[in-house]
Amino acid sequence: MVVAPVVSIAYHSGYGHTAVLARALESGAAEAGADVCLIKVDEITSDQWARLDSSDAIIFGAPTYMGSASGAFHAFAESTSKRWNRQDWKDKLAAGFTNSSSKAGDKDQALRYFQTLAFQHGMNWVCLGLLPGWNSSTGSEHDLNRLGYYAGAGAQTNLDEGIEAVHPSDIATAAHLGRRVTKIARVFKQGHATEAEDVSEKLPVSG
Ligand SMILES: Cc1cc2nc3c(=O)[nH]c(=O)nc-3n(C[C@H](O)[C@H](O)[C@H](O)COP(=O)(O)O)c2cc1C
Repeated sequence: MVVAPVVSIAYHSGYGHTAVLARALESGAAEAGADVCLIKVDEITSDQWARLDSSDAIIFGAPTYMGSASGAFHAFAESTSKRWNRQDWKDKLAAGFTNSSSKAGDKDQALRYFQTLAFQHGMNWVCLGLLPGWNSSTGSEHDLNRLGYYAGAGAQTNLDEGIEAVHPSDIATAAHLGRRVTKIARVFKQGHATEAEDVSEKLPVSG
């Protein structure tokens, strides 16, 4: 029997908007059967570092600030360098999400940054897996993936509004990504377990 995939959401949110999306990802992952937890990267504890090290999947999230992931997220990314050196996170799954005030706002740069971080760690990137919404005469802003991202979940919240204004479509899109990462993590975990069983069956019996 394969136990629940361990999914961690490592995120920063300066003013709470991105945190709403992080919680949506958490709900989606829990719904799909993950052992999931949220980790604020600017307050990360040693237990939470250990949790990241034992995760099957890490989902990176931050607001887009000045055309990239926020500085607090960059500081976290830099503090993973010893893990990078040892390739501790190699072959884990990774995914990403971001939020900004402009409809575009260079969010793609933040998502690409998460991807680069994941690739440097030898992780396997899980894309959003949704076609773009809101791109036809019959589409609406309430479509999933209303802003049309492929690499991850991209959300938009007006700069003069609070966390209650985070768009329902963006929340649903984030929940979708949480479910998707969990489902793929389960397949990976099952595969690793089967591989381990195969190897142990082939080992010569000693004595
Ligand atoms: C320092 C700073 C830089 C920002 N840079 C961008 C940007 O490059 N593009 C954009 O669309 N919005 C930008 N914004 C707006 C934020 O992305 C937006 O307000 C977002 O909802 C904040 O998320 P948070 O509440 O999780 O911090 C910036 C905001 C701040 C404070």
